[in-house]
Amino acid sequence: MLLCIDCGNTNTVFAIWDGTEFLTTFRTATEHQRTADQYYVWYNALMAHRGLDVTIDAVIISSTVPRVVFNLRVFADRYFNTRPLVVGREDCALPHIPRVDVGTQVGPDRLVNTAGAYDRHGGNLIVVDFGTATTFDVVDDDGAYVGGVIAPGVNLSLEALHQAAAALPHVDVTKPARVIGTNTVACMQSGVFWGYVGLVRGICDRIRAERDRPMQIIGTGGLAPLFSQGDVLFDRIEDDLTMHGLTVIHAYNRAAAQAQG
Ligand SMILES: Nc1ncnc2c1ncn2[C@@H]1O[C@H](COP(=O)(O)OP(=O)(O)O)[C@@H](O)[C@H]1O
Ligand SMILES: CC(C)(COP(=O)(O)O)[C@@H](O)C(=O)NCCC(=O)O
Ligand SMILES: [K+]
Repeated sequence: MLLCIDCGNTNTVFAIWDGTEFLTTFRTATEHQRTADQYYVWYNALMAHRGLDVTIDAVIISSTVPRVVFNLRVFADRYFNTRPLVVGREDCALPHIPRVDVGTQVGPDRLVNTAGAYDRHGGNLIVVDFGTATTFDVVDDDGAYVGGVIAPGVNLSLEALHQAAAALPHVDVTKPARVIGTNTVACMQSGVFWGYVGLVRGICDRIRAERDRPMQIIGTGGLAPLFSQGDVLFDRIEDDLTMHGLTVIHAYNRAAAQAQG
């Protein structure tokens, strides 16, 4: 079975793919100090708790945090006796080569989202991913990533307000009942929630205008459903898009290796 690992700047998600469906998903905070042995203890405990006993024979990793990759490679090697595919590295082929400025290191999460979204929906897409940063990935009609937008993440924006202003508390993002807040927390939540709805809508409208063609908008990341309560922002919301993209890239590399003999 395939172990898919998606490391974001905030959270790391493991998911086990049996070739047809994901059997289980685990989530932990991303910490570069975590060793291969620590990953294994955590992994094993959750597998036992969920009553799963599977043989992992392949691992694929996408990481927006380069420092965590070393320990994850050791983890794959030591406990599953397998050399992981790492998205963004030269030995990991992509179904479509990104068309960006020379020297640009596109975030692996964006390459993976592109591959996953194109596999499901074909081309001309905008993938909006609510992570630590909010990313907009533009997928061309042939499936290539052709650029996008990086905006500060929702929680990052709220945290920045709290850090920079002595009188502003830490608040969680939620949809406020009204735009006009009548207390500090409601004002902050309104600014971030409605500000974000406007940001997503405005950026997608401008991308569509710049491309001058119809484009489907796919939302992903834990906060996508929250923002679509404020306005119709997405044609679809797909929580498993990044994991799906990892399975697509893994299958593509396996097919390429088999073709080479
Ligand atoms: N369903 C959710 N509800 C509220 N906050 C969420 C949800 N999912 C993720 N978050 C928060 O959104 C931020 C980004 O999380 P995540 O998507 O895991 O980012 P990354 O992929 O960059 O690690 C984090 O602060 C996380 O706690
Ligand atoms: C923009 C990102 C920080 C988003 O990461 P995430 O929110 O998933 O942790 C990541 O995709 C990244 O580091 N990108 C490199 C620059 C680029 O994609 O152009
Ligand atoms: K992201």
